[in-house]
Amino acid sequence: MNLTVIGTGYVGLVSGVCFSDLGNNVVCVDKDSPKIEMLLRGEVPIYEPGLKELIAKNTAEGRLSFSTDISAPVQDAEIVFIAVGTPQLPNGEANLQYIDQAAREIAVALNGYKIIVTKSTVPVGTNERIKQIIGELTTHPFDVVSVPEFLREGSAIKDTLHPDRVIIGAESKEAAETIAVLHRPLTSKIIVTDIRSAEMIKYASNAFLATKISFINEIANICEKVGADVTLVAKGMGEDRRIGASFLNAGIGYGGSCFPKDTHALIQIAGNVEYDFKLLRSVVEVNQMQRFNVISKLQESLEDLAGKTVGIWGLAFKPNTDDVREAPALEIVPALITHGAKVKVYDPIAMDKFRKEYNHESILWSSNAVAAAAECDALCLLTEWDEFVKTDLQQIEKVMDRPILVDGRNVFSQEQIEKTDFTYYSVGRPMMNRSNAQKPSFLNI
Ligand SMILES: NC(=O)C1=CN([C@@H]2O[C@H](COP(=O)(O)OP(=O)(O)OC[C@H]3O[C@@H](n4cnc5c(N)ncnc54)[C@H](O)[C@@H]3O)[C@@H](O)[C@H]2O)C=CC1
Ligand SMILES: O=C(O)[C@H]1O[C@H](OP(=O)(O)OP(=O)(O)OC[C@H]2O[C@@H](n3ccc(=O)[nH]c3=O)[C@H](O)[C@@H]2O)[C@H](O)[C@@H](O)[C@@H]1O
Repeated sequence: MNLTVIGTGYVGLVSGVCFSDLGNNVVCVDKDSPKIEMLLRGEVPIYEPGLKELIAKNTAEGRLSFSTDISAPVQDAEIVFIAVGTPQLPNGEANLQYIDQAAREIAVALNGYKIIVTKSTVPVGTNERIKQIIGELTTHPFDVVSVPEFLREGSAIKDTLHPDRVIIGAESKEAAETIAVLHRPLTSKIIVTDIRSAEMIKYASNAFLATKISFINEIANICEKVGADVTLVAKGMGEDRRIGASFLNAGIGYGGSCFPKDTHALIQIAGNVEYDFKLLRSVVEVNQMQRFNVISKLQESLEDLAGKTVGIWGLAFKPNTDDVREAPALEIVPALITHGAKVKVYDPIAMDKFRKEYNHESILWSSNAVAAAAECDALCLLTEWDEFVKTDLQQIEKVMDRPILVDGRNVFSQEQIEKTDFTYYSVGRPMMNRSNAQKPSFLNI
């Protein structure tokens, strides 16, 4: 099939590339010309494992191209995907200006029947709004279909090629069938719903995952007070198939471009119909507080942070991405500086993106993990990159001024810590070191 994707962010680019790899002809369109120029040179504007190679392959085989012009690609396509951003407005609602603009531009370009698929995450009722905008500007026939996207950054290609399910929200049976045919090579689990339910499935899924994270973080906070180990609690809970093991990793809370904005948007969607989504408001509040547990732990161990040097491992909101949108580091680093600390930071990939968001004379940009720890009074791990997980902690201990380690993602094991003199703080686990080792009660038995 001939497909056009409007917007080459994570979703547009990865889905466009994956659909071309499945044998479709795809044009990825973006109004950001430097981005399109990069893609035309074979460079990739985001860090996503495997994406560069897949772009090179499909471009070379002639199925994938990039353009700043929307008209010709829309006219040549049978299906047009909208994958533009829906960022958060100051009141929490989704900003639909890019959606509206894309809809107007598609309408003007239409030259015959097309299926317009919305992949962007949009509030309930938005696909009807898209239909209305396009309908007012064209006499050509078209259908609007909602196909929300569930990929995760860092594993975006695998998630796209092997999704747990595909949701198709449609009014027209024929359009739903065409979109189902396009997705059948990916999965047999295709669920067709009405458009409003499809829009809600996306928000409800993200809100539920965020709820799991805040729930386990609160359990972790209680574990710290009662001397239990949250990783063992999560393991024990996760074995129950009704609960499931995923998204029960306690830490410094969720970040990224979607959970924070989509939880706020769903609270607003509910508010607009006079429903107070109390549970989700608490999920957001717990997540906000969780980040600052890192600061409390540093204050507990160092007392006054003024004049201290703190090393930071990890700036991206999670590993295997250079995305720093809503990353916990973007709040933790400025908070440390406000408390008078100097901060030495290192991330394998996300340093440049972080620097564009936040820079300060009290930040020292380190070139590797050991350099970021050197001469520090404490070290905080904020992102669980493999590079940090595999580090020799005994070597790190030697280069630091004081052996204090705050592990915001619970990555280090009892065995690793026992070999060191680190004063070790994790999230919801008993403190462990050579002199204060506590054996977990049921792990590895
Ligand atoms: N980032 C992610 O992992 C996921 C994002 N989503 C949703 O997908 C949507 C897109 O997210 P991202 O890919 O992160 O977006 P992004 O904000 O990184 O990129 C959007 C792109 O669309 C372009 N654009 C905007 N208006 C345009 C127009 N009229 N014509 C051509 N290009 C235009 C922008 O220049 C930008 O390059 C959002 O609604 C998001 O919530 C859904 C699942 C996963
Ligand atoms: O709508 C979206 O944009 C996407 O949002 C998330 O994907 P993503 O933000 O890429 O990353 P996740 O792996 O879900 O992690 C989100 C945040 O939660 C945190 N997290 C995740 C899992 C966990 O157990 N604990 C935890 O703190 C991560 O560190 C990260 O900061 C969803 O997982 C995707 O299904 C969805 O498509």
